[in-house]
This record gives sequence, C-alpha cells and structure tokens, in this order.
Amino acid sequence: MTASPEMAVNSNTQNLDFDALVQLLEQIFLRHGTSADVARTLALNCASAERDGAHSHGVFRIPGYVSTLQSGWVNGQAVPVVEDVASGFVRVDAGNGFAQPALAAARPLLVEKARSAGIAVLAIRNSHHFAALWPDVEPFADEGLVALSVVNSMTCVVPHGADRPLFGTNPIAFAAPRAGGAPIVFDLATSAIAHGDVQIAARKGERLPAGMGVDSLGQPTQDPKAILEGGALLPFGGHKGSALSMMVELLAAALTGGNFSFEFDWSNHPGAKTPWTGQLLIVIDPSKAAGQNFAERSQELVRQMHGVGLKRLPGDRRHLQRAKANVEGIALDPQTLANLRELAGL
Ligand SMILES: NC(=O)C1=CN([C@@H]2O[C@H](COP(=O)(O)OP(=O)(O)OC[C@H]3O[C@@H](n4cnc5c(N)ncnc54)[C@H](OP(=O)(O)O)[C@@H]3O)[C@@H](O)[C@H]2O)C=CC1
Ligand SMILES: O=C(O)C1=NCCCC1
Repeated sequence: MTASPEMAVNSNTQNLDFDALVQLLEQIFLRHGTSADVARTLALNCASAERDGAHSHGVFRIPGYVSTLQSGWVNGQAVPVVEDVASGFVRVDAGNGFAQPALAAARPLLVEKARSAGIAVLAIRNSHHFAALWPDVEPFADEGLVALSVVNSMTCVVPHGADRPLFGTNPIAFAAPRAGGAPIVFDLATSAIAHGDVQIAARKGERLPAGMGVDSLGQPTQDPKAILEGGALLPFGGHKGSALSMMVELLAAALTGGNFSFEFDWSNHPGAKTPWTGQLLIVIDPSKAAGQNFAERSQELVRQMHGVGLKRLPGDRRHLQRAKANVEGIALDPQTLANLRELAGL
C-alpha cells in the first residue's frame, strides 16, 4: 500500500506522504522569503527528519525557521560562494544563509577532491545550522564514501568541571558504507540531551531523566523548564563528552571561520532561533586505503556485533521509522498540520 497525499490513519493523527509534506514546507519557506533553491533544500531536510522520526529537528523546528527569517537574522536568498582553496580543501562562505544550501553548492567539488586525493575537507562559515546532521553525511555513504561532520550551536552546555554554560550542544555525525545493508550512520549531540528534546519535553509537561541538566542555581534538575529558563545542559559522559564538545568548537568554528557557540548574539533580531556558527565535513574515499574492501569490512564488524547479542545499530530506529512512513505516510497531529498550513498561507 502506498500512502495517499493525505490519509487519516487514526483520529489522533493525519498522515501525509513525503512529497506532500515537502511541498507544504517548501511553500512555508517561500512565503517567508527564501529563494526556490533554499526552500527546496530546507523542505527536503526537514521532511526527511520528520519521516525518520527525528522529531527534535523535524516540523517542530518550522516556527523557529520562520521567526528567524522574519527577524532578518538569516538571509533566505543567500547564494553560497564556493572556494577551491587546496587539493584537499574546499571552503564555502554561506553568505549568512542556511548551511544545507552551502553544502549542496560545494558537494560536487568536495566529492571530486575526495575521490582524487582520497580525502577532502569542507569548511562552511557564515552559516546557520538548525537541523539534524545525519542528512548531511548519509548521502556520502550511499555513494561509497566515509563522512564525518561537526557543527557547533549556541551556548547552553556547561563544560565538565565548570559552573556556567559555554559550549553548544555540538553534534557529531558519521556515515560509512556497508556491503549488503544500509550505511552505518550515527548522529549525536555531545550534550546529554539535544536542546530540541528539552523543548519538546517542556511543551509536553514531561520530566527528563536524571543527569541531563541544571537549574539557574547550578543544581541538578529533571524539570525541562528549569533548564530552559536560566539553567543549562550537561555534556554526555562527563569529561569525555565535554572534550568532544570542545573539539567540535575548534573544528566547526575556529577552523572554519565560524562563530564559537558563545559568540552568537541575536539580541537585535527578536524571534531569531538559529545560531550563526560553522560546520566542518571530512570525506574519505575508502577505495584509496590499502587492504580489503571497506564496505565488506564494515559488514563484518556489524556481523560480529550482532554475534555478541547486539539488537540495534545506530540508524536502525530511523530506518524502521522511514519504512513505516513510506507505507503509512508521515503522522502529524491535526494541530501541528493546521499550524503548518497557516504558515504556508493555506
Ligand atoms: N544543528 C545543531 O546545531 C544540532 C543538531 N542536533 C541534532 O539533534 C539530533 C538528536 O541528537 P541526540 O538526541 O543526541 O540523538 P540520540 O541520542 O537520539 O541518538 C544518537 C545516536 O545514537 C543512536 N542510538 C540511540 N539509541 C540507541 C540504542 N539504544 N542503540 C544503538 N544506537 C542508538 C541513534 O540512532 P537512531 O537515530 O536510529 O535512533 C543516533 O544515531 C541529531 O540529529 C543532531 O544532529 C543536536 C544538537 C545541535
Ligand atoms: O537541538 C539542539 O540542540 C539544537 N538544534 C538546532 C540548533 C541549536 C541546537
């Protein structure tokens, strides 16, 4: 069974097929001043997150995109400038636009360089990343390449051993091809929980597990509102997550020319939500490495992991969710759909 453009599966949700959701989101972006290219790129990204059940960066983010565009904080018409700086290095000035169109513009040159030199780096600056990171790396693995990406965000995480926030939630995403299966992909915030999930929990009135954040007095709290209203998040895994978050600041900001998480300032842009930071991607062509076929070796690793009792690989939940959404459509609650339609002017 294929989902019709809109299909009620139960009374609590309305289901849209992927293309219908992309169209609706595209219309919202266009209505709020982006170019057609930017609208398409962001709509595909956001609909893919919603389809895969990555709710903290799916349609939940649309009001944030809209208020950010309305405030003038981001240029929705920006045309990224791609600079071919060295045999293994590409730079993009995103022109104060979103990061995904900048990646799309640089992608052909990046892949060409990775295939010829074996490795290539892409440094995106002057950009806004407001999305999940896995859509940026997964397509490289689909083409047989290994990809690693980092992006920093806005100050809301207390470095391990400190008493005030400085780092962003600073995610790291990795993708590698695998013979006979979906690529191996993980994508994780270096904070104990993504900021978006704290916002969702606050909205639903849910408490968080212990160890995610502190209140405005620096005391541990499981109340998401206390974290959002003057409190802060903690890194995952104590000093280890904190070190990774520091690495993300260095690679995504210092190396690209983007802002550190503590440098963003949207005070003159009421309603703005996205940080103005940087993104780094490293792409490797494993066929240039010595030894056996990389994708076969990936598959062997996965086989051994299953052999010791592993039931779930990173990415498995998303792929299951994707398969379900491809059949049933993407479930949205009626209020969310009504809000999206209103933003689209429908
Ligand atoms: N743009 C930005 O500045 C920021 C974006 N983000 C985004 O927020 C999103 C959510 O991040 P986060 O909350 O840390 O992600 P999660 O903790 O939900 O998941 C992290 C990774 O671990 C995998 N995973 C989760 N549980 C298990 C398990 N039991 N066994 C094996 N693998 C598992 C997930 O796979 P699966 O997906 O299949 O569950 C995923 O790849 C990310 O997409 C990230 O890019 C976060 C911070 C800032
Ligand atoms: O969920 C998060 O954490 C973030 N997502 C988008 C950008 C800011 C941080």
